[in-house]
Amino acid sequence: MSNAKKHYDFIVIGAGAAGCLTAGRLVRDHGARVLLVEAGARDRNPLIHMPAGFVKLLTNRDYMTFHRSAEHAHLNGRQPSIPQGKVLGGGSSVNAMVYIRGQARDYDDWVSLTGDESWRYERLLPHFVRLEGNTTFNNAAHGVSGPLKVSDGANLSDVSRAFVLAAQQTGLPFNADFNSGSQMGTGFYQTTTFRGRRCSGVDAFLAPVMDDSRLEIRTGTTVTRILIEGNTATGIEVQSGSQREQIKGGQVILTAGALVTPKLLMLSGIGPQKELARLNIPMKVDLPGVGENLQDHHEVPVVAFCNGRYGYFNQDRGWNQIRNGLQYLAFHNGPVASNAVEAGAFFNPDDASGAPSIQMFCLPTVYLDPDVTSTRATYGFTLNSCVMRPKSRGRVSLQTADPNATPIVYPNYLQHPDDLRLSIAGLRRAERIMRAGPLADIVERIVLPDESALGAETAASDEALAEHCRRTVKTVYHPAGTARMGADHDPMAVLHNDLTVRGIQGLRVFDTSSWPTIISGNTVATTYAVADRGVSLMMGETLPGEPTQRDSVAESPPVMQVL
Ligand SMILES: Cc1cc2nc3c(=O)[nH]c(=O)nc-3n(C[C@H](O)[C@H](O)[C@H](O)COP(=O)(O)OP(=O)(O)OC[C@H]3O[C@@H](n4cnc5c(N)ncnc54)[C@H](O)[C@@H]3O)c2cc1C
Repeated sequence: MSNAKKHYDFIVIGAGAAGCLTAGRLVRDHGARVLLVEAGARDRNPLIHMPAGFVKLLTNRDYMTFHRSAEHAHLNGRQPSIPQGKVLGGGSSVNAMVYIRGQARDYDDWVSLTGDESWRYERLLPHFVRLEGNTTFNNAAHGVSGPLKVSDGANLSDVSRAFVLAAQQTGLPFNADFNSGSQMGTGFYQTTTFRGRRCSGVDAFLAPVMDDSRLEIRTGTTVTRILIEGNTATGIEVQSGSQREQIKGGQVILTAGALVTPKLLMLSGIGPQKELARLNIPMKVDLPGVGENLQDHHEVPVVAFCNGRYGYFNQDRGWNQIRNGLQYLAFHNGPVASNAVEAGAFFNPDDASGAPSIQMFCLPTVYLDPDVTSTRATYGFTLNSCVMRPKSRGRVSLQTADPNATPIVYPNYLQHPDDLRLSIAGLRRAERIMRAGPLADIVERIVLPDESALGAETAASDEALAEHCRRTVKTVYHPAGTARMGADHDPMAVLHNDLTVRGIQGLRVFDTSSWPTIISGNTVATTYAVADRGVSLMMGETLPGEPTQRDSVAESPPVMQVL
């Protein structure tokens, strides 16, 4: 049937984390007719579903878009790349599955920036809880019956265990649950997995409605712009191969991720007037904030070689590969069930009892950006320190008006002196952990950065570590903030606080672009919570945690008693 004859209530652009939740909820809870358009392919590759498999996909152009950034003069001309998922499920199909919700103060910042109390953590908590199917924790902070499965790591390597023990020796308390309200300490990450398999946005939110005739999913189809008549979004233009086509629909929801959503807004005439004029794109609304405010978590590594066969080096080769593969097929555990980022820590180098400002990831392998080639492949591990609330701000702009061109991405890592200072503090903490038992027992030597710079606390060693940061800083794959919501008087706000686009009817943004600031920790849990709230607001649902009309009637005392 031709699409010209079909009617969709909603068109969702991009089947990533936010897109899957949005489309799934609209069909399941509202019986809506939804078209979900995804540039990437179906998620049929088995590597997507076995947790360790994503490591193999990170360099695969069939499943990832590599957003190579512009040259950064302050990073010695480096052009850090930000790879993003390009497949059904988007980031949720290729990510490391670490489940973290951030800190309550992150959302307090959102309230300050938007002037809207409903973005406070307490008000988002019911969304996190109702989406979650935790297999370990069952309390006020966690849900157990939601579709997004969250489990303890199915395999913990010797390196991860030694890391958590060593981190405690440096004074960090063991934290059994980083999402209970306090992140401080060290422990093992919970993951969006179930019985040794990834639980992506597709598994959690699309699978239950996959056979519903009201849902149409078009993969391998790239949205080139949003159609706007007057000041109303009326549909989209798409491209499959060399074919372009226009599709009309009731309302349009943008969930193409923080690097593409601003690009599509600009290609549709929504963005900074000067930028649109430069590319001869007819302007619909002048919104100077589109593409600005890019925030991304970044990390810097300390790498150690091991004095024995520790960690996951070589586990994907030869006999190891056969044994691990068979173990996984038979029992859904072993190294293939590992998400590769099993353990970590949260701490504040400026104030030991203050809110954590750094998240550390322990990787039981040597893992660096492709342009950092100063180590060889061997048994070893990497401690990455990530600044959780970076102060640097970057931007996304258009190279050309050609929708097939990737946007110019400028993450601007380490531009703010505080981000560099905290990154250096993270390196020093990583070294202390590597020198503490029992991790110290398996370290042959620290190979990156220079050991002497790590040990000394002098201006010269600070500069040596700063240089290491500039040379190795890499993305944690969490871009956000490029079409942010904000208060009415805020000229840089792109969205109203209900996630509708300013000046255009029938157009919303539910992905990480909408966040005013990035949250403290991995981003997918919050992506789902925000999109869930977006659907609730759009559909006029009673928001979870708030009284329904029926509840308030039931709660009022019976009339007879009052009389
Ligand atoms: C390698 C990697 C590791 C990560 N690890 C973790 C982790 O361990 N824990 C965690 O919490 N978070 C992690 N993240 C981040 C998390 O996955 C993202 O924050 C989340 O997926 C963002 O969701 P989104 O809906 O905003 O965008 P995405 O999930 O990126 O979805 C955007 C979708 O839109 C599609 N699209 C883009 N342009 C178009 C177009 N023009 N037309 C049609 N479709 C289009 C894309 O192909 C993609 O499928 C990781 C991300 C990556 C890439």
